[in-house]
Amino acid sequence: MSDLLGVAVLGAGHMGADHVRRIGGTVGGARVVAVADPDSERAEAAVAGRAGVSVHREAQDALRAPGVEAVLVASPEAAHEEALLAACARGLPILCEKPLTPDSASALRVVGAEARLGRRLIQVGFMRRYDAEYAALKALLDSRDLGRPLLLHCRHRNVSSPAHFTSSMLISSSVSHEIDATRWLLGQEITAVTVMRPAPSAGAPEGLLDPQLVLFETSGGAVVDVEIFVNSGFGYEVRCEAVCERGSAQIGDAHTMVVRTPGRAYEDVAQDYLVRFADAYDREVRAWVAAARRGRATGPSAWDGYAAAAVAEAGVAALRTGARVCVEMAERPALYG
Ligand SMILES: NC(=O)c1ccc[n+]([C@@H]2O[C@H](COP(=O)([O-])OP(=O)(O)OC[C@H]3O[C@@H](n4cnc5c(N)ncnc54)[C@H](O)[C@@H]3O)[C@@H](O)[C@H]2O)c1
Ligand SMILES: O[C@H]1[C@H](O)[C@@H](O)[C@H](O)[C@@H](O)[C@H]1O
Repeated sequence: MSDLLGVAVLGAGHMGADHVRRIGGTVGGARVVAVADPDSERAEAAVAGRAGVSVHREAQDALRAPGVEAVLVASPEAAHEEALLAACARGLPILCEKPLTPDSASALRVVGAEARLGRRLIQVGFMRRYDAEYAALKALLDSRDLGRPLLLHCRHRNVSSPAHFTSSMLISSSVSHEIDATRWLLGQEITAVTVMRPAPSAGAPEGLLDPQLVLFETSGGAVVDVEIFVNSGFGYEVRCEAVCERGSAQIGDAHTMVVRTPGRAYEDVAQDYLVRFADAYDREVRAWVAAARRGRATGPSAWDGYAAAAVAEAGVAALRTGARVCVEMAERPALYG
């Protein structure tokens, strides 16, 4: 390997372009050597001013480009499986934006491909695990200083949703973060999902069931409620309160400066994830680069990506039927402990 890990970035949209800026900027030890996007103007714009980066329309061409030693997948989720299987076949370490794939069957195919290799190559982009506040909450819950966690109250609000967003994607794309955070924070599996559908906001596109209230039951008997509201119109807000036997802990409020003026106090509200989770993305990509340079993968695994897809599928069924839906999971391959 050269001094700097050679990275191919697939997809040069919001996340892909942000990761391109990050690699070689706030994250050292790597450089972008290839970018693929069918929209070549986007790809060219993402790498403007950088020397030695090849630009491709096809992801497969970027994977074969000279100097590629690792892959960052930031294309739309429907394109993830093909990219993941191709990168696995080449033995390349991968950071794949969430969700791993759009459904549990395709996620399981990816898990199967990695398990057959017998070593982890894939890290899934559940960046909240790298957020300082989430990490502090995880450490507190693990310490059991407050006793056993009983409830998590989660709030997840976006200013607006992308045009292609469907009612199911509120769960499979947005709530996938809370699914992963719940499994990670509590160290428990989610066993059943129920979804309440309030009357949609007038601010949501016609036909979109927004907001939703998603309830998880877990293997350890905890209950988790998630408000997901992707057209709140006012801010990007992610909060989590853990209620335990001897106390509670809340994260997500301390992200901004509070200004006091005569008779009035106010604070800025982040408008998107790129601002709210900037540090988390930096730490996530740093951890990925460090592991990839050793030919390894750490952090959220393909199995975690599969588990999130299986829970999301139960959630989407619960959304459609109004029923409480149990989560069905395949057997976990030995590779994932
Ligand atoms: N971790 C987070 O907080 C976070 C935030 C936003 C998006 N995401 C995830 O990142 C991924 C990308 O989302 P986005 O918001 O950047 O989308 P986007 O629409 O802004 O960008 C996607 C880009 O991929 C390109 N593309 C389409 N098909 C492709 C293919 N086969 N190969 C390569 N590129 C292809 C598109 O032309 C587009 O430029 C999704 O999986 C999404 O869920 C994660
Ligand atoms: O793809 C995005 C991303 O995952 C954000 O972190 C989340 O807040 C949005 O709801 C989702 O659409």
